[in-house]
Amino acid sequence: MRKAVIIGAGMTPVGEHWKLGLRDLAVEALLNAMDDAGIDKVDSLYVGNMISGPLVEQENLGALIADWAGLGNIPAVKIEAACASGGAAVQEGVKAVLSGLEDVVAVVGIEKMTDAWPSDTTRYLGYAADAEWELFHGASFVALNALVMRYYMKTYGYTEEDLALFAVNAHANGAKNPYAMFKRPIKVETVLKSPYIADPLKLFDASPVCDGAAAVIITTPEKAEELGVPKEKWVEVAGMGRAIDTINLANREDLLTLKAAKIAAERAYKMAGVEPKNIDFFEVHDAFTIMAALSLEALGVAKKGEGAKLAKEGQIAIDADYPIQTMGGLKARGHPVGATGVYQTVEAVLQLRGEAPSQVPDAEVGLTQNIGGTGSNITVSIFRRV
Ligand SMILES: CC(=O)SCCNC(=O)CCNC(=O)[C@H](O)C(C)(C)COP(=O)(O)OP(=O)(O)OC[C@H]1O[C@@H](n2cnc3c(N)ncnc32)[C@H](O)[C@@H]1OP(=O)(O)O
Repeated sequence: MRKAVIIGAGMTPVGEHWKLGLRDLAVEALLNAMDDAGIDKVDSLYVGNMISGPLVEQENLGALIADWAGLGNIPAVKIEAACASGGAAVQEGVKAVLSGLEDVVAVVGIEKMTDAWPSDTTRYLGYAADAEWELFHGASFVALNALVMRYYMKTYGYTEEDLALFAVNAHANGAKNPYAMFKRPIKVETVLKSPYIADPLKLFDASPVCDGAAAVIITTPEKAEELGVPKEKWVEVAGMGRAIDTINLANREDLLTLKAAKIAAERAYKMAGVEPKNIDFFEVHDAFTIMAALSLEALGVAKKGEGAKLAKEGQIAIDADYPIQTMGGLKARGHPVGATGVYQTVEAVLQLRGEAPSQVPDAEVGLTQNIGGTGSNITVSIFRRV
């Protein structure tokens, strides 16, 4: 089988962009990534996006972005997998390269969330849950995650304070990231004193609504060589996996296991030939603090019920055994939903090149995990320094 390497990465700052529309953000990130790779054309474009239709009344993003970036008559499509759209788009781009059908592929993740009324945004995000069983009954994503958080705390005896540690860690790393939405460290008290959105989930347990775009360029080592991209820029896509679970929480086998993440991770570990102990950093999908705890368990980093214990023991910081959310995570960097998986990939590239603002010393292997829905559609990818 061919190998895939990422040779370029780019992004925009995450935040509320008053002056830049969806196309501006996407094109900026894409051209940054192409510039980073030193190329001016690609064979195809994959766009990770979740809800541009309802949020900004724009679909057909493949054509829109390829056209505005001046890429000519290339094939270009949007990939949608709820909040895992970015991770799925990266994996589709990698598959195109591995298949031999395309040699140089661009992937951009984009979401422009702040142009809609906040109540509408909450409703549109809920499209990724089960519309008839959950959304129509008023269950937003915050509410669904609050249910899981309550059950986790009750089952394993954790407190709100314990889960707050994930937000504190994310903000500590986000404070160093010039592209993060929230660049300030916080304390456990900040989380505990923040208002309840859906008890026991508080404002600081949640990722924010925001805008942003990120992009990567994928090719083969042979083509990278031919294009003259310096080897220091290459990052190998070592493994990937993807799986789904029941769309609604009521039908889950076990509310406290992210089964799709477990299956996706097993596939990715097998393909890369690594185990959790070989991974130097983890970009997990902390859309809510509870998801960080469950993700660490599903990825095999912590035993079942011990994800939050890892945070309590101080093992998730940059200089600890299992650094997570090195770029601030979804909590502090921000979660422009369809772009998040690509932002995670960009962070993996920066870490493995040794260029990250919160650098894990001598990082050689990194993992990204991107969750769609309440765990119904999950991607896991593993990247390795060349
Ligand atoms: C699989 C998945 O990924 S599902 C996840 C999909 N994403 C979501 O569900 C988004 C979840 N988050 C939200 O819905 C919203 O951010 C909420 C409900 C938590 C807060 O929204 P609002 O109450 O409208 O906040 P609003 O935008 O008015 O901001 C109020 C203040 O809080 C701050 N703020 C907003 N969100 C956050 C946050 N998550 N963390 C910290 N501060 C925040 C704002 O900066 C603002 O601060 P300021 O007054 O100093 O300027």
